[in-house]
Amino acid sequence: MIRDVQRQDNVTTSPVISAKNMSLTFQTNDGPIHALQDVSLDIEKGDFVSFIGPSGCGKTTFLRVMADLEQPTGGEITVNGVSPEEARKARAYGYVFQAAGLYPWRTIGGNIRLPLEIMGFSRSEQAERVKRVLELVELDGFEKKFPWQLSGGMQQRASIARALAFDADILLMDEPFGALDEIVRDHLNEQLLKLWKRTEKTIAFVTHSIPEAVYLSTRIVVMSPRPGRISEVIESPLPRERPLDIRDTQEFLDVAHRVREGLRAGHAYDE
Ligand SMILES: Nc1ncnc2c1ncn2[C@@H]1O[C@H](COP(=O)(O)OP(=O)(O)OP(=O)(O)O)[C@@H](O)[C@H]1O
Repeated sequence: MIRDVQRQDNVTTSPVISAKNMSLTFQTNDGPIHALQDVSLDIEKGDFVSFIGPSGCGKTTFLRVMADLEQPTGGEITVNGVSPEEARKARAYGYVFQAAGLYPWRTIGGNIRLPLEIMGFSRSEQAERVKRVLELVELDGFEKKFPWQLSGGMQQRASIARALAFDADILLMDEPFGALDEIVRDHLNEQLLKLWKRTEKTIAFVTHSIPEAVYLSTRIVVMSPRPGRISEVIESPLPRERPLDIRDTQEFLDVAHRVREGLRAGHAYDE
């Protein structure tokens, strides 16, 4: 509610992530690869922004720039008003990868605790945070299990819990559910939306799936390859409250249609 008021008067909020004419060219032995070119985008607090586009259009690179894992070669980007490097040092975000990436020799609790140990949280604070994030992803009771004792979907939820453990306001998610079957993915999408509502995080989410992008997002960024550009930003008219069967509504299908058209138009760059 407060967020909406702030957004209406448009004075108190500055974008959480702001890219201006940003480019990134990789120098390779085969010549330069323009992974991103002249990309401008503002992500506001509490937004759920999905990035969709064909393979190689720069979605992961964009996310990695936000996380200070790559440096742009042109233009500017800020995260929470500062450089990605400063934001990383201030632990502004959690990052969830496509593979859960849990250490097999550590329990679920041990995996979630690892970044907290590195950051020097006290033992009691670690325990309290592990308990809280396990509840958030509905894995209470699994703290002492090992990753191999959990299904793929549960492992991915554990990796989301790990990203949430130090309570960053921003969650960067790179195709976190891409390797899961559709039913599990539906369930995790539903849970992620609930988690987003409860925590009011700002989420940047990479996906290949049109229904997933439309179901989850407040805004959908359609990208096109060679060079990687933003071809369209679609504001979702869907309410924030979204039961899964919203996907059968005409409103949902209309947004999905717009995304598909956007992707098709972007493909013209290929020719
Ligand atoms: N470290 C790197 N060195 C050289 N080229 C790279 C590097 N990382 C990415 N690229 C290239 O940059 C382009 C964008 O890659 P990126 O992984 O961001 O695309 P993507 O849209 O996330 O693709 P996918 O959907 O397949 O994950 C691709 O052509 C890729 O090969």
